[in-house]
Amino acid sequence: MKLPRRFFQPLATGAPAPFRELPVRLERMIHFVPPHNDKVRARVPELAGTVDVVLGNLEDAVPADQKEAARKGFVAMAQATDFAATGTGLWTRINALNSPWILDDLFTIVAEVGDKLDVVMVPKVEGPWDIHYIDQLLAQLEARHGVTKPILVHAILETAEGVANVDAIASASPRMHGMSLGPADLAASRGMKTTRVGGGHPDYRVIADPAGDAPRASAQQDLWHYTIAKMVDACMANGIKAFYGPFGDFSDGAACEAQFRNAFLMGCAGAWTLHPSQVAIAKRVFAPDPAEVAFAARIVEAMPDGTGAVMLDGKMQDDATWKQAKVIVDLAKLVAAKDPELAAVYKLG
Ligand SMILES: CC(C)(COP(=O)(O)OP(=O)(O)OC[C@H]1O[C@@H](n2cnc3c(N)ncnc32)[C@H](O)[C@@H]1OP(=O)(O)O)[C@@H](O)C(=O)NCCC(=O)NCCSC(=O)C[C@H](O)C(=O)O
Ligand SMILES: [Mg+2]
Repeated sequence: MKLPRRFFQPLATGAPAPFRELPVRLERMIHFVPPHNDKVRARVPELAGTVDVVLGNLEDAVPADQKEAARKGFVAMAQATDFAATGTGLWTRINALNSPWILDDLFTIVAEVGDKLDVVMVPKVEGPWDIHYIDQLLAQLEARHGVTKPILVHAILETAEGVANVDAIASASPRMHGMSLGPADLAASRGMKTTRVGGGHPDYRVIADPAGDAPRASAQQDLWHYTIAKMVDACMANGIKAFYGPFGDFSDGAACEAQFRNAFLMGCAGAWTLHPSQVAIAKRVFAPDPAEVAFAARIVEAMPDGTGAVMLDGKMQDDATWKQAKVIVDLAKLVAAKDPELAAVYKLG
């Protein structure tokens, strides 16, 4: 373990100093773009103003013989659009550390568009050693190419070993932005008997005890509850952000919304959107409910210094509910700053 005073030192001479606090950004959705697909890539300039983050995906879902085209496509799309002008984050998902493509991914992208890149998403992170490797390499590349803003790192939690090491991954580097659940790879790594990209399974359920001949009620359970809770605790304990990942059944908007909402309520900041149809769902879910915002604002107003106990509508409020209310009001302000329609509904000063 590094001494605390060395934790924030740049890892290469000439590399920018790491952030002490994460930049405050609204990241309701990380929108995946396949950069080797010319048709989808052509939509990026128009897309950029409508999503919080555009991510050029170089890893899974890009065929092996298209990896180079995806990398070039990402550089082209990063150069063609001023993402910062609309407050949109620019991320890339690089190939896995044990793949033949990772070095070319990072060498090319930092050299060509390092100054425009906010976050590198790293798949299949197994432990802090993976983050240390990327951290050092990024520092060397930032120094070589004169990148002035530190590029952040986002880990995908998608292997059993990664879940076992989640706390150490979250605290591995000041470069850590956050973590996303990767339910498809994690299912495979765990030996789960599913063929889905996120969401539930009709056979994962609890059943009521028998009561004579009456039909026994049963209800589907959330396959991802344990992992999301573990990921949220690891992230929030380290001041970084947790995200639900992908929902692969584009035809089932209701199930996508339910999965996103569970993640939101559990503490996640956003989710991945893989198709334009999922963007509106993420916008709906990852902004607090106006009635909840109004009640939270009343709590904050009723306890100006955040201490004591008061009654509101028959419900006791104290320091702890004040803190919950503050989470909701702060998020609503962040959303309102970007979304005039919701700003008008929230009516926060
Ligand atoms: C999956 C897709 C290839 C589907 O694309 P397509 O066949 O074109 O679908 P549609 O005809 O329904 O598309 C309608 C129009 O929307 C455009 N489109 C489609 N996808 C996108 C997009 N992501 N961004 C912007 N625009 C998009 C189409 O071009 C159509 O346009 P038009 O013809 O003008 O009307 C495609 O959606 C896609 O590639 N999505 C991303 C898939 C991806 O990145 N998958 C990997 C992430 S999930 C994962 O890796 C698992 C995870 O790691 C884990 O382990 O859990
Ligand atoms: Mg994956």
